[in-house]
Amino acid sequence: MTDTPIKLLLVEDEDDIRESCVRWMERKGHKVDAAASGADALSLCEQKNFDVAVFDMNMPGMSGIELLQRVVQKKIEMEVIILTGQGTIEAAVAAMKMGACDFLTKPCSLGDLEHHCVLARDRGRLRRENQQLKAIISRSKPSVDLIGDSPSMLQVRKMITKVAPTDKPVLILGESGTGKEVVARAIQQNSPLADKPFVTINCAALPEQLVESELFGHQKGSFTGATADKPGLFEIADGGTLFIDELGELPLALQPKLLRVLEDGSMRRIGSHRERIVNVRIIAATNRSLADEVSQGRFREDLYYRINVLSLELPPLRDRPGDIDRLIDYHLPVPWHIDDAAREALNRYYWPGNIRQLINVIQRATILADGNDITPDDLPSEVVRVLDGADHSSPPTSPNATAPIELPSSLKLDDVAKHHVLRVLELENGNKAKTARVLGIHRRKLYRLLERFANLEAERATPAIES
Ligand SMILES: Nc1ncnc2c1ncn2[C@@H]1O[C@H](COP(=O)(O)OP(=O)(O)OP(=O)(O)O)[C@@H](O)[C@H]1O
Repeated sequence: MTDTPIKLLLVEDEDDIRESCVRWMERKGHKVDAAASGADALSLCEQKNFDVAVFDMNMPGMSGIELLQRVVQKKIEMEVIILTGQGTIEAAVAAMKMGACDFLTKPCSLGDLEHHCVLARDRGRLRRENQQLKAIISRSKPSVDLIGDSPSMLQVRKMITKVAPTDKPVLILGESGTGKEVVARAIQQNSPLADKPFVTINCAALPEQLVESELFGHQKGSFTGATADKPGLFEIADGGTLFIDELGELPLALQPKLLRVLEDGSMRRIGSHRERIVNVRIIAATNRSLADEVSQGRFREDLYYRINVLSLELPPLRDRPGDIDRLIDYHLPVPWHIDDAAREALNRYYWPGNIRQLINVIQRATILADGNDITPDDLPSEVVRVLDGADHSSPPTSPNATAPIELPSSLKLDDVAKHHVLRVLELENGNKAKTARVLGIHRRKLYRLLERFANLEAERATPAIES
């Protein structure tokens, strides 16, 4: 056998046929469970997941067709092959209309049976990959190059090449806006899972009740609003990488569930008894000190040790000499140009909000500049102040938070909101909890706003398809 073993369920009431099928398939290296009745098969399906199931059509009690009906009703995902006797072809065709993927007429050779199981497994894999790709496309952001060759970034690059090839979890630490997600993508791109799904979740951006359902999925009816079965991100990321951003915000009650997936890959959807095994590489990020969270009782110690196998700390932008110029050139859109004085101010500023703040300042300058030349007049006052000799190695002591900024009347409301939110974030040194307090909104709402602003940018950067 050249491929991964098939997780196979064989349902056949005739003992000798069933046993010889099991022996053959096991000899071929597959993982086989067998049941002599529909009822036994259903209870196995509740406990385990299978790639392929073979149902005999004629069984006493529950027939293969009835069993298929129950499997479809229960939304158990696997490929079903129906095994029929001669003269029951019409029933087999009906079974295919109900959702079976194939049928085989008895007598058939064991070699044939295996061949059909392999085809069914491959078809199921393609279907899942298709679902995963759709989910990824709908979530994907334009990819960003990892810019920066300062000594501290060279260390980060070295770590990326070391951790990428393993399948161990990675923990990325660093202040807000230092590029943790960009680094997570770089790890995935340099790993053997580069062409597999990369799925992301931001634990801080979702209401607490939704985090569990997003991560682990749910069964229809398991809570108000669960109107259909939904796979969680762990299932969508199966075979690939899951990036858990703001891990420090993961509710304490969910932490044992994450620990279990990390330990043996097992998980259950909300409201389901069925255990599923997933194979997902986890990359997590946080701007909090998880060790502090552990000592405050907000983060489980066992999970901390399990996730903190390989960790990587991103330097703040102020500690990356030379990178600011490279980042300006990378993020400044054509045809804008920046003059030397403005460049110097950007190089000397303290950047509490790191690269995200730098990008925002550049974008604001492109809106405010007369023509395509950016000068110090187009930069926020707290940035320009460094040109008057202020110390750039520490936060400004008295930022002029209330200085009014003239914004062009042509700005869209979304842009005005974005500038206000990002400005408060800058003035609060990138501290999102304080920013949310100043804005009078909940911290999760602030995360949602930041995500919306980022999506707006991405939409604007994507060329429209002309009809
Ligand atoms: N090395 C880099 N090169 C180019 N752009 C970068 C780099 N690092 C970060 N950026 C850009 O900076 C912004 C913030 O990056 P990212 O979201 O990865 O930061 P983060 O540390 O995950 O932030 P948070 O802690 O708030 O989630 C993004 O727009 C990203 O594209």
